[in-house]
Amino acid sequence: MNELITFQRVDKTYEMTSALKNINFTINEKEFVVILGPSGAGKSTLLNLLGGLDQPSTGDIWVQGINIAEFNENELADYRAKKVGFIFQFYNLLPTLNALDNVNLVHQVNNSSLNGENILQKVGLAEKMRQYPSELSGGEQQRVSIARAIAKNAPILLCDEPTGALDTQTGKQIMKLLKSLNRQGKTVIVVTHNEEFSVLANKVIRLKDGEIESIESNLHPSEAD
Ligand SMILES: Nc1ncnc2c1ncn2[C@@H]1O[C@H](COP(=O)(O)OP(=O)(O)OP(=O)(O)O)[C@@H](O)[C@H]1O
Repeated sequence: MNELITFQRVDKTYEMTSALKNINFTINEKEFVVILGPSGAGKSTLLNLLGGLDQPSTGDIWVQGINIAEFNENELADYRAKKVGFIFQFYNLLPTLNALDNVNLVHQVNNSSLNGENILQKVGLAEKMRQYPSELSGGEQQRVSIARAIAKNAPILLCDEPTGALDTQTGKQIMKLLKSLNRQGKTVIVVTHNEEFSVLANKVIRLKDGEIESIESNLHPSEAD
């Protein structure tokens, strides 16, 4: 297995708050990783560091052998554009653009991006490409945001509570879609409160009070069904 991401002695402090303390872990290529922990444990902070949205106070973050903790703003912007697709709890779609145009937005940041129509077909939205976010259900909006992340053609998908705003059944369908993307070769990292999703993961990282409580590997993750 090839190492894709390694955190080494990472700390993140916001003024008075120590959000992450001495974080060390490795994620291999093509793993499906679930990061669990209670509110305030540091999950979003960790995902923001991984996504190049923020920098650690100290420590190193190696991605494909390069230490992104040493990147300047331009290098971080390039990293965000090429290496990571983002999927958020509330979809982050532009309300004035239809589904297809929301997906095609990624052409502006990444010139190796993929054809939006094909991808919307793959996520089951062939019939709804011209509809606006307000005309789509929550699950459909999340599919558009996943299509946008896939269109970026980045190797890593970072998902922050991707099912948090969805009912249980729709949430399961979204996890199923993320699992199938993982089988097709994406490294998928999901932050969630939902213990149930841990069985889907190759690796489960538990955070508590800004520290790693445990890291478990699962040789036989279940499929989402
Ligand atoms: N920009 C910020 N400025 C100051 N403190 C922050 C900032 N972002 C996060 N924190 C603090 O860092 C700690 C970890 O927050 P974080 O959002 O990473 O937790 P979380 O596990 O994602 O929680 P939740 O599940 O509620 O989203 C919290 O104490 C939070 O208040």
